[in-house]
Amino acid sequence: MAILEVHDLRKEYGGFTAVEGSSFEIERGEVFGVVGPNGAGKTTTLKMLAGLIEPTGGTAVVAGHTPGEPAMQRRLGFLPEESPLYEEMTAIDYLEFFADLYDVPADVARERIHDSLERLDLEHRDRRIGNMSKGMQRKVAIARALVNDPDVLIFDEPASGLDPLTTNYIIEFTRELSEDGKTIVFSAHNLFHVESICDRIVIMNDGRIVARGTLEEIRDAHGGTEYHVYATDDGSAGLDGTAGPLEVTRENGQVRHVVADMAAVDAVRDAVEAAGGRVTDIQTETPSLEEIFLEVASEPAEESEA
Ligand SMILES: Nc1ncnc2c1ncn2[C@@H]1O[C@H](COP(=O)(O)OP(=O)(O)OP(=O)(O)O)[C@@H](O)[C@H]1O
Repeated sequence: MAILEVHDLRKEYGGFTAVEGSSFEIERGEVFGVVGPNGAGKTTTLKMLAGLIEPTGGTAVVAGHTPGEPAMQRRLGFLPEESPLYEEMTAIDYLEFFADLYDVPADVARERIHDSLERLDLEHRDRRIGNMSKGMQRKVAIARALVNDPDVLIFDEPASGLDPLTTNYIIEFTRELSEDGKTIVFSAHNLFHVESICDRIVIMNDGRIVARGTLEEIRDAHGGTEYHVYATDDGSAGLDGTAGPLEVTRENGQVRHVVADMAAVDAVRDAVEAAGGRVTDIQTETPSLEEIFLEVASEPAEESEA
């Protein structure tokens, strides 16, 4: 069942359209990635879902409520891209203060905060936040998004600008939160992270969704898997048009036939053998999300058939 539904969501700033009619649904327990180049409209979308900015048009329903309603805020944890923290407070005091704002009983809050900080491996919890490193501050901000034990988490660039070790902790922790049953919507520039933890993705460009689906579906819609058939001879002359190789090149005395599916692999093999040669190797090449992203982000912003 969808826990988050967005229909034709739009945001205009003056005459400028930052988000142009987004529609998608997110199932309970999913990790949903929002990716796109700078200025694509990711933060604007996430802020509308979190109820921090008012849409110009369209609707969003999060956990059965309109963003911004108090009943929805209790079920939501939002991690902004940049989270101003109270620098004079210690992490513990700060998190207990926020838990109190959500009316979390003190003993429950203490346990919850301790659990989050343990899992995030935050050291020096009694240090003033202002004296903490950037990575430690980010962990405190993540723990803050969890003080009310929300069902839905919206994380805007949770690990941007952090060292690889801290980044890894945060990404692994996000994965664990999903295993705990939380629904997570997050934006990230690091597509490896997106690829490693997201169930489904939307790619935005210029305010529009230009691709969507599981990574598999997005791959299929944007080139998909290629098969590289290496052979002693060129089989392309013996192929009919239907299974024709996309590309034939010579490499180190071998002929490489690049084809799109297994039927074409078989056709190339038959053609090579008919020409008196043999297939020496077959390799599968799958485009990374990064390669797909570069392709769709450089095209005019129109959604393809995914
Ligand atoms: N308050 C605002 N007033 C006017 N324009 C804005 C405002 N906030 C965002 N924009 C514009 O809307 C567009 C989308 O911005 P947004 O921050 O949503 O992009 P983004 O995809 O999150 O980018 P980034 O990856 O750089 O964070 C940008 O062109 C931005 O300049």
